[in-house]
Amino acid sequence: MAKNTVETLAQTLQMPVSVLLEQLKEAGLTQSKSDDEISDSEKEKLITALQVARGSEKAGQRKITLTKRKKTVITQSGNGGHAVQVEVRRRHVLVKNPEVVSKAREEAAKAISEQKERARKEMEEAAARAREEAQRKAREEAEKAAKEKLEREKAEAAKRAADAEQAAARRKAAEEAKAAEQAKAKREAQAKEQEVARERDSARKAAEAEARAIREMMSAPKKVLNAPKTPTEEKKAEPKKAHKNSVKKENKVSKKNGDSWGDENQKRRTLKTRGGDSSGEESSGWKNDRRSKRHAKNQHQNRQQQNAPQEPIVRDVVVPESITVSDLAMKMSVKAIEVIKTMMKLGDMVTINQVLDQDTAMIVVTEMGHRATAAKPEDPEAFLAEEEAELQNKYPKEPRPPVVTIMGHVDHGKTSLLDYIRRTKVAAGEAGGITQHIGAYHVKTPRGIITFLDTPGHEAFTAMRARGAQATDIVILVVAADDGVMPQTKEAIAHAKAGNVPIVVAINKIDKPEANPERVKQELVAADVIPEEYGGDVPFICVSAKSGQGVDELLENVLLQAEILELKAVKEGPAKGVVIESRLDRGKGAVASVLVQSGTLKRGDIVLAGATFGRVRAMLDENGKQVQHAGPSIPVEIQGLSGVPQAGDEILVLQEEKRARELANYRQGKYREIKLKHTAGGLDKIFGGPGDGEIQSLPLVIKADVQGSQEALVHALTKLSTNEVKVSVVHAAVGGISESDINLAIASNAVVIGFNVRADSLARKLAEDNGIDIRYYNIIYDAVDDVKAAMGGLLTPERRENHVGLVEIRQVIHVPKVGSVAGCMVLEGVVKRSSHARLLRNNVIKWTGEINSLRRFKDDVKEVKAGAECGISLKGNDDIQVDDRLEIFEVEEVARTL
Ligand SMILES: Nc1nc2c(ncn2[C@@H]2O[C@H](COP(=O)(O)OP(=O)(O)OP(=O)(O)O)[C@@H](O)[C@H]2O)c(=O)[nH]1
Repeated sequence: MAKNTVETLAQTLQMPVSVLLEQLKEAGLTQSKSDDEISDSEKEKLITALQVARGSEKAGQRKITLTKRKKTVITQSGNGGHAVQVEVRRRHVLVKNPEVVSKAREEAAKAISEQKERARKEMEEAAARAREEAQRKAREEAEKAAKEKLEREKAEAAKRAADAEQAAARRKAAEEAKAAEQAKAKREAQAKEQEVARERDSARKAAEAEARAIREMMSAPKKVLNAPKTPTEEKKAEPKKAHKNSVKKENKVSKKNGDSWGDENQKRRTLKTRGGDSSGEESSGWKNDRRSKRHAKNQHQNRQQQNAPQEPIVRDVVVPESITVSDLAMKMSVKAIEVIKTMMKLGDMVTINQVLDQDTAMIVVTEMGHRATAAKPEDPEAFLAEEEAELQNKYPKEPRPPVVTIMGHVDHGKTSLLDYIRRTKVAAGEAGGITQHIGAYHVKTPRGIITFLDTPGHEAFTAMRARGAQATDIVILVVAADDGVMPQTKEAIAHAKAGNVPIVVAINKIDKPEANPERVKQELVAADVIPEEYGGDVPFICVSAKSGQGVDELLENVLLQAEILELKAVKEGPAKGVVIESRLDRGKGAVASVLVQSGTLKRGDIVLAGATFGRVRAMLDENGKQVQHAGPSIPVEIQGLSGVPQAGDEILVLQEEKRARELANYRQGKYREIKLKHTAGGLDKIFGGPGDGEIQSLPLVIKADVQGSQEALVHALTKLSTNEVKVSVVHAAVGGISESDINLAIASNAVVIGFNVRADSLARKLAEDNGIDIRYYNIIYDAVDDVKAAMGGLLTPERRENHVGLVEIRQVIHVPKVGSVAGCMVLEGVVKRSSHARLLRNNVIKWTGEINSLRRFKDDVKEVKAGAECGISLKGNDDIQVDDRLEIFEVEEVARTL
């Protein structure tokens, strides 16, 4: 950049350098030469000095005039290239006024600040607008989301409600169907009973008429006897019992005439003729009676079948988790089109191969008039019964021998009677056989086979029934003619009646001089056992187990009863039966006495018996002889099982060993589970939970070393009874704890107390298997303390509430037929499905009860914690409002002590 010198300034100001130097000097500046430099500030100073000197300007006003010259040369073309020099001068006047400047500056500053302010304001406004816009948008979005959520929740709630409604409708339909089924079955049973009673009645009347007719004929000349029977007479001869009663009368007559019961040969002849072996007049008459009876019965049935409206067949259908339409139809034995039609009626169009879920399939089954049962997917036994029924249905049913149990009071002669029958009917016939006890035996009479369960007494009968096994068809009730009806006689009657098993009465010890059968009859009538001769249906036979008198007649009557019962079973096919007895033999391993009930059990069969399984390695009959197969009602002893099954367990032949093992393992697991459940709670839990206001009972079986300690213990323990818990001593005796003590404890749910005595190994095992608690003591006070503590467990426990959470109701959805569902927010703690709740409205308690359902979104959940939303419905309460609160609490039961 060129330097500012005095000379350049003089040139700019168009004044001579000397003049400028003079002015500079006057202005007090130091420049003295033309090439001296001059700064801007010095220029300013010069200007000010000049202004002051001229005095023409106002104070503070500064003016600088700048003249610019520009010289150009213009050449005239027409004038011989003559050039003309042109100088252009321009003058700039610079005025510098501090006020103006400052004013301008102020204005400029003001403008700038205003502009800034405006810009700031605008920015702020824009930001506010943007914020508002953003907020508005956010609000709108939130509202939209909330609305959508609400819609979703409403739809879900409605769907859930509809689902619940559907499920309830299905349940109701199933229940109604079941109730209708039960009512129908009951009606049918009643009708059948009435029919049987009517038949018996008419049979009795016909028998009486026939007896009268026979008497008349006997007294009439022979040609009358051979005269052709009128249709009325033939009809009279038809009914079943005609012959039986006539025989009885005959017997009575023969007795009156001095025929002794001891004349066995005479008796057997009579029996044989009934078997059809002899050609006596009586025999053929009896045979004709039976045939005509059957014929009449068939005709009667045919008539009934023709007249009666066709009964639809109701099947039990086990429905799996899912099933195709065609499979379902097959299970009900109907055409698939029928199922499709039913589905159409229910409002669903389905195809033959469509898979239906369990619920739908069950509705269809019920709708089609069958019984539906849901199969448990994890239960391998689910289809066992069905498979078995299918196999059994393959073969025809044939008559089978009856199975008989002998019951009666102590010492009335049960064992003697069983022994007599066995001795005379079995051992004699089986030369060389070694009689062995397998819990049952069968006898062959001329009229057929009878199987006896040879454990006398009602305990065995009841124990079997307790395990669900109905092994007995007929009960022989033994009553001593010299003793009459005693407590156990009454018990036996009750057990037989409870099991719906017909009774044949054997009035025993008739050989004794003090025997009074008439008195026994009267007493039995008083106990509601009515003899046939008094219009009842129970045959009474006088016997002597000592001499054998009447035993054949007794067996005959048993067979007659069996005939009336029309006992039938399939003979072919895989066997099914019941375990009568079982034991662990040192040499043979697990041994079980089995009564085959249907099918044929063969050596080598794979069997499932209770929770055990195995292949039938050896099979023996009651005489210890190896047998290859056993049909219905035949008892055998089998070897080869994996363990010892329990008496009363069902035994079943299966096709595959794998399946038998699987089922046995599954059952073992289940038993263990039950056992654990049974014993897990300790002494107080064994008796079950106490009910409200109910008097609890603590049953005890007490066994002691001596009479004195037994009495002291019984006294001390019964004294503990209170108004709420009663100690009841079921049985107290001196001696070790035996298997029968444990059986008694099982039956009465009792605890066994042993005072200075111990249980034998069988009793210990039985107790272990059945979760029976055996407690040993040698100090009475210890026993008293323990029983006291156990009784404490039976006291109604104290209920204590524990607050666990707080919930606010934010939304209420009313679902038709389901009720109100609350959309909630858990404010504190936790809400569990198992919890109880208290509804608060403005902090006033409106309702207290249980939570019905707890859901999070679509799912049922066990619990929801604070901060989360959930849907709650209350059990039995629909009165809920927005802003209500639910106080969630749990009830703890605290045991009380005596
Ligand atoms: N005179 C006579 N005595 C009999 C007759 N039947 C049984 N007794 C006797 O009566 C007693 C009891 O007979 P049991 O067969 O043991 O009677 P129970 O009903 O089996 O007895 P428990 O097994 O104790 O229930 C025995 O002494 C028999 O000898 C009979 O018909 N006539």
